[in-house]
Amino acid sequence: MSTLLDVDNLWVKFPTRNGIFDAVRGVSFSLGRERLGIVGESGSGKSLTGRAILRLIRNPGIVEAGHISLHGENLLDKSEKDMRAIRGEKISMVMQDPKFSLNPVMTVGDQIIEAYRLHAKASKSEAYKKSVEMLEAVAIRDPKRVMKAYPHEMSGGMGQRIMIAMMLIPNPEILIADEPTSALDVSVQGQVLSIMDKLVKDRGMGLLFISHDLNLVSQFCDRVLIMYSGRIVEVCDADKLHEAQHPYTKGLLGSLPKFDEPSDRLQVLTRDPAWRDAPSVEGRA
Ligand SMILES: Nc1ncnc2c1ncn2[C@@H]1O[C@H](COP(=O)(O)OP(=O)(O)OP(=O)(O)O)[C@@H](O)[C@H]1O
Repeated sequence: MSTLLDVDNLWVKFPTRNGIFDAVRGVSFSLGRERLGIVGESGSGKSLTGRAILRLIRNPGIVEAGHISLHGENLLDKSEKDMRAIRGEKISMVMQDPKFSLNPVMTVGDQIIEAYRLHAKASKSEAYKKSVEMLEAVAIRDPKRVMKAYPHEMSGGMGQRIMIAMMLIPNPEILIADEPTSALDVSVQGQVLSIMDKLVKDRGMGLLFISHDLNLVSQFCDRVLIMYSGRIVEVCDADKLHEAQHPYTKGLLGSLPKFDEPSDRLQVLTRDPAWRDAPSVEGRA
């Protein structure tokens, strides 16, 4: 596997009144031209891992790592100016909630055109044409009407697809997608997943797919990192997720509702304090 991104011993820490809170603890993995899922329950450190790669952790958060290397160049050594060029051009991120990512006082069209012209030399009319094509590519119906609309006029699913269209404009080598389909209905979810899938297969993009949906990740991704309490506790091939070894992964799988075996009791996910620091199953990803 040719490595695009290599993360070595990543820590994200926040000072609190009770001392330092380690939200991400020694995470290491490599990403190639593949679909790599990160799963884990809420608060396990998935989003912070994605944001830390792009150096988007705000003060007072502290990021420490051996390295976060893109093609062998350590992003931790880059200036903020270099990072601005890397964000978008090389690595894009689709955030969990599109409402916070779109500018509420600009039309959708103006935002996409601006994003397009930032990355490609194009006249306004060329950029308009390309932007309409981008919206069509993410299955937006009536894209010309949507170009004139403001973000608050969009449904969550439309906003999410617009964000995905904007993130793909510069043709990034890596896309970090944080719960990119959680606001979408099943048919639109399928369309968005197939767009990302095509980018990995046709253009060789690396996809870091953050999700809490184990079933989705096991079907869509190539490999999966399972995070618990800020650490990777297990790494496995996505199609082997259902044979996972770690008790936490087994617990997560066991707490999925089983519609073919209805039960009047929900499974409770029990946790063992020893998991916090035990070595991960399969070691490094
Ligand atoms: N700015 C912050 N200050 C303090 N703690 C934070 C901050 N941002 C995140 N955290 C904490 O770090 C932990 C990991 O957060 P993160 O957002 O990465 O979780 P997650 O696995 O993505 O969860 P979710 O699936 O709910 O998005 C959580 O306990 C969260 O409360």
